Amino acid sequence: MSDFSVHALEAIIRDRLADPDAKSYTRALAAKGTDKCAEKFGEEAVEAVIAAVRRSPEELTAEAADVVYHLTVLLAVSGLSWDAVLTELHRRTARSGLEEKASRLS
Ligand SMILES: N=c1c2ncn([C@@H]3O[C@H](COP(=O)(O)OP(=O)(O)OP(=O)(O)O)[C@@H](O)[C@H]3O)c2ncn1[C@@H]1O[C@H](COP(=O)(O)O)[C@@H](O)[C@H]1O
Repeated sequence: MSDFSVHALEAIIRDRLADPDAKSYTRALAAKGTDKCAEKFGEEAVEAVIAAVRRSPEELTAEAADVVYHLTVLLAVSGLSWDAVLTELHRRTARSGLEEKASRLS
């Protein structure tokens, strides 16, 4: 299992967004605004759909990584974080009575 996490990616993205001297795709994308970040996320999601329909595990892995990157940027420029998303997923798991099972399986 990889040691990398969405929290580590989010920390790098936030660091890039806060550094006015950073030569960074993330910074350039964020400067174009929330609508552009949302558009990029949508494009990458469609590319992931195409990869899945093609039954291409390599392409789907790459496109899924693009989706997660662009969602992380979109959350950041919208003043949200993965913590909020994971808290919501946790809440739903607890509501379905599967919290104990989830912690046993993870
Ligand atoms: N994980 C990613 C990542 N995934 C995808 N992308 C970029 O997302 C873009 C999407 O591809 P497109 O062909 O659609 O983009 P494009 O036509 O070049 O761009 P647009 O003009 O349409 O925005 C590519 O330029 C990719 O490099 C990423 N750019 C950065 N990261 C990570 O983000 C962090 C900060 O990176 P920098 O901002 O580059 O310093 C680092 O950890 C990077 O590894």
